[in-house]
Amino acid sequence: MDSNFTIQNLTPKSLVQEFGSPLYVYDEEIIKRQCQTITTALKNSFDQGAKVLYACKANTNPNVLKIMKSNGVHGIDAVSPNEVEVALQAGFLNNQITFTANYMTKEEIDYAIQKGVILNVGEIDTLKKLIAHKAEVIIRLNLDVGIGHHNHVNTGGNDSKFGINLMWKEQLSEIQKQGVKIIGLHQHMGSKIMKKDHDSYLLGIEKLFQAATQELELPYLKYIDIGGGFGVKYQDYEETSDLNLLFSEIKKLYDKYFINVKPMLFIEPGRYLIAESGYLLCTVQAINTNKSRTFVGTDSGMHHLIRPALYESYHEIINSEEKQVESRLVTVCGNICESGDLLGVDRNLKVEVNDVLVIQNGGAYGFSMSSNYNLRERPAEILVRDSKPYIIRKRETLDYLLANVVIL
Ligand SMILES: Cc1ncc(COP(=O)(O)O)c(C=O)c1O
Ligand SMILES: N[C@@H](CCCC[NH3+])C(=O)O
Repeated sequence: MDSNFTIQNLTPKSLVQEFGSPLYVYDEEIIKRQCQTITTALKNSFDQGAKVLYACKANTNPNVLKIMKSNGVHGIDAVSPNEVEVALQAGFLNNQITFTANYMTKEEIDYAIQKGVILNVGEIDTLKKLIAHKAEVIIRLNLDVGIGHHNHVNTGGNDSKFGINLMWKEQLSEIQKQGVKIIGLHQHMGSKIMKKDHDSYLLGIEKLFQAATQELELPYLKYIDIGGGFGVKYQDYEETSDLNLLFSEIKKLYDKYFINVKPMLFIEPGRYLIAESGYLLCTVQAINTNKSRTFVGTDSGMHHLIRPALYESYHEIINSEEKQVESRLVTVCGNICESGDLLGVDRNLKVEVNDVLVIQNGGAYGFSMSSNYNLRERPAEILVRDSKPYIIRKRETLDYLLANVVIL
């Protein structure tokens, strides 16, 4: 559906005129809405017994983390030392940050211990390195249940590099005897859990609770972290989870298994909190027709939004303005020298050169997965707050791109 589209009353054309194209734009009201929906739903089932940690890999702009903090998000799930730094700078405390890096280096381990963040470790070899520190850790389990919109984001099961399988039970108990304190269990089954995935998701949760209460000896258990993955709608036919219902089902399982010890439950949503707030605006430069397809070529592409190329993900694309031309079947593409640089295949659009297109659901894994391929700059990022646009990251420049180059 093409229509005059606005972000808090601002038209994409006016934003592009002021800040240039392409452009990432985030609507603060939508971030707030998502924070409130998920924190309230969790509280409805768990009261004070559960916390939301934002998986900031979805979007690491520090302003985004600050908005989360002001809207009920308790902590951050960070996967690199730099993400930890950004979380600390945004005002989160060290004990509100989990550090879920995989295959950590010695430097990363030393860093996490020195900062006092909560280590989340997914390999036996890494745990062994922590014996010398007598560290307190959450351990990431892989209980053979994986979910996700694509194999690349399915993090459970034998084909996944993530997590410790329960066949290593004996080693886990040995490592505890040597001084590592397991203070929590973690599992993240994958990304973009929708209503249709609930049965497998709840099966995975039950396996985690069983591991905590029946399979492993965990005298220091304080946290049970069920990961992130909560989906949003990218296409009309998709059905998202009713979070109130889902969390109440999880609470029933929690009450069934945790009778004496009551660990704090963590969830780590990324996409849910930020995807829908973000739009990638781009401008049509040329329309090119060959024998089978019409390509609408824009000034953005896979370097700014890699999800369609990497996972064949669907992002709704609309024309920012109502057009008086015929609708046609087109493929929206970028300007990168790759044939896979397609943003939307076979879309019905009313479109002409110079139109500004709006690519939706760009807030999560958009900018944060972008690159400088073809030596192109990343776009600026704009936050719309109280109907006013603010630059929250400047567009890159050639000097910025070459800053670390050493010319011989
Ligand atoms: C350990 C962990 N937690 C949380 C997330 C956040 O996932 P999502 O953005 O799907 O909520 C991810 C990414 O998939 C992850 O790997
Ligand atoms: N990057 C993925 C989701 C998160 C994967 C991280 N475990 C996506 O864009 O869907």
